[in-house]
Amino acid sequence: MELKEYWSDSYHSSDFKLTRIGLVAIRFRWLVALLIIGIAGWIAVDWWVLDPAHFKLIWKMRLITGAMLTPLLPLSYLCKLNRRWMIASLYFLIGVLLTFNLVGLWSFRDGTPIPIGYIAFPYFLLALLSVLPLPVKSGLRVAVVITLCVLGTDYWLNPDSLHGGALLDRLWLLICFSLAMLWVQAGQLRMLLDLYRESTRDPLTRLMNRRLFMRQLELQRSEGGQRPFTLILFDLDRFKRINDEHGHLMGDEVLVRVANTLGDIFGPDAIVARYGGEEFIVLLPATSLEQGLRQAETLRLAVESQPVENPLGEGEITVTLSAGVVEGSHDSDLHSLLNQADEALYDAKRNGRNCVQAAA
Ligand SMILES: Nc1nc2c(ncn2[C@@H]2O[C@H](COP(=O)(O)OP(=O)(O)OP(=O)(O)O)[C@@H](O)[C@H]2O)c(=O)[nH]1
Repeated sequence: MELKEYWSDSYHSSDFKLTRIGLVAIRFRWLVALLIIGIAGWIAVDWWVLDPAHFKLIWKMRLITGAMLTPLLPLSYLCKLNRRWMIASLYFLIGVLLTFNLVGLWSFRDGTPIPIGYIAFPYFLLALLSVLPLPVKSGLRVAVVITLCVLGTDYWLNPDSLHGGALLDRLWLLICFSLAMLWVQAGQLRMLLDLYRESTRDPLTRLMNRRLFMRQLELQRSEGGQRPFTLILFDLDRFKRINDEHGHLMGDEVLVRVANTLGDIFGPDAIVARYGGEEFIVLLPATSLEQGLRQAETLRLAVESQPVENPLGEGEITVTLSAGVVEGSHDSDLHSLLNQADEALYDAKRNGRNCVQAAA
């Protein structure tokens, strides 16, 4: 995982963004549910420890806070589809909780000793938010907002409480908890990204696997607009013979070399995947059938012209491929599109292999 991927989600793929927001939404929902139960349930403790004057205000405040957080539960199902909703919900949660804390502290301005829970609440909040796998940039924003709100509250309630050492002391503690939160969040982000990559990448070629490709294809169809797109499905010729005559190690080497050639030939917009054993597939957005056929031919020539060396040093072999090309649009049925590409590939094999065939 690269450093910039820890920093911001703008460096993540759109599919991983969706996966991460889905997980954040689930954890957020649990967090809200536990906070509602905890905040309302704490009324029993307050009844035991607080004097009646304070209790009279605080139990109502607890119920109001619980009621304000409740809409976040159904909203969290929408959040998993929309990053902005997720951010708005998170800041709403922080705002409601810090307001609850402020009212609690304000009620003790008469000099009554403040229960430790009210003083520790912002630190508790920072600790709770570490369950969300946020990139450092987002976590930092949350930490700065909480720190400023806490210092602002302290200053508003008692300006003298932030003089000299007291301010440093408070700030130091807030920074320590914020750093711990960022550390845990970044660790979770890393774990999630590693798991995501393991489950969506082919371990041999590091290309995306069929599962992720199908999601990308669906996305292209639904969000790619009116312009056509092209699919190139190709299969290495007589690959079984390569395995049988030169060994599986050589077969693997051929697959890796072809995957590298794919990276060289197709631009960053192309979506390239290992579709099956020795089958690969390329999705070319905003590309007509004619352009797709030309690119498939370029690939065929490139693969044919680059012999693959045996990793055991036993000479080199020439590899060829056959390809089926099909054009799709926003109203295509993906299943039949893939079938058409497969039939075109089959025709290319029947026509003698080492050629490109357009779908009928
Ligand atoms: N080395 C290696 N071989 C694989 C891998 N995945 C699939 N294969 C082999 O790929 C071969 C595919 O053979 P076939 O489907 O008969 O096709 P082919 O020999 O390429 O023949 P045509 O497609 O008709 O040109 C099988 O022998 C599989 O064992 C892999 O990851 N590594």
